[in-house]
Amino acid sequence: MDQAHQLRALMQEPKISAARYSRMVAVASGKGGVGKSTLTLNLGIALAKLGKRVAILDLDFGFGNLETLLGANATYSIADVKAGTVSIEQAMIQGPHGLRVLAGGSGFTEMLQWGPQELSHFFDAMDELEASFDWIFLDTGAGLTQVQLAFLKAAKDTLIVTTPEPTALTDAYSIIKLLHHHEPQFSCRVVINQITSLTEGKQTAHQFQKVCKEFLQRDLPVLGFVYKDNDISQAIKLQTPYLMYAPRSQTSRSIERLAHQLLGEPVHQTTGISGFFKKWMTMN
Ligand SMILES: Nc1ncnc2c1ncn2[C@@H]1O[C@H](COP(=O)(O)OP(=O)(O)OP(=O)(O)O)[C@@H](O)[C@H]1O
Repeated sequence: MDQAHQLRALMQEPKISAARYSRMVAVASGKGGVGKSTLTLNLGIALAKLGKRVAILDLDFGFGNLETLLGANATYSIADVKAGTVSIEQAMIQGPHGLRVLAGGSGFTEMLQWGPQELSHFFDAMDELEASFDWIFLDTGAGLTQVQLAFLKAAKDTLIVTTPEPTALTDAYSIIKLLHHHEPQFSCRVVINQITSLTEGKQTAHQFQKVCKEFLQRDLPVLGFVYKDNDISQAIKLQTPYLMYAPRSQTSRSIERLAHQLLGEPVHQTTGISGFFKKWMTMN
């Protein structure tokens, strides 16, 4: 059976109720450097601090920096998992409060060339991941390549990170517009990072929501705001996650508020992490 046949067979598997799956959120940004990876990591830590079992998959191929932010060196990547040489648990980097990060390298993009044995190892590992974590974040790359867009379409549930800068907002809007046209059922909310005051955050949110309503007829929820703090770059230099570096700062508190907001959201229909990768593979 060739890979296309296998995938078609896999896609026939019945959907299981969303309650049985981990909550899976793809984090994306239009413009690079807005703070997407820093936010993903610290939001993950904030949820882990609240007792949730959290994993982050680094899908920012070639540019992933989660391991650097954690001050760790990934010994293994997804390539070792699909080869069956290590378990998914062994492959993941350990972070604070039980957080786990799986470095992607270029491994995921090569999935389309994997043979049946490798796909079987990989999907077994994804099922294990599903059983072990309450939340799975997908740190996707910035911008709108075909690969990234397919990730967001497959994930169905996205968190778009922007700053109040017009260029970042324009690029965030471009992603939302594209997803809106290609995948109208996608669920999406925005985080405005690096605000200098709540007034700035609220005004930015209001303008952005107005544009989405006017041009896409879409109500866009804003999950919340994260304050700008120059100490973030100091924490990065020390390779210490910011939430551990400055746990009581205004910025850490704003990240913790986001974690509470996420916990309060209704659970979306999902096909789980395996379903996500299967869908992504059929799109490429
Ligand atoms: N809330 C914040 N306050 C101040 N600086 C921040 C904040 N969030 C992120 N930064 C800074 O922004 C820079 C980029 O952060 P990060 O690498 O997380 O961005 P990114 O959007 O993931 O980038 P890329 O698109 O390259 O993956 C970092 O150097 C960090 O210091």
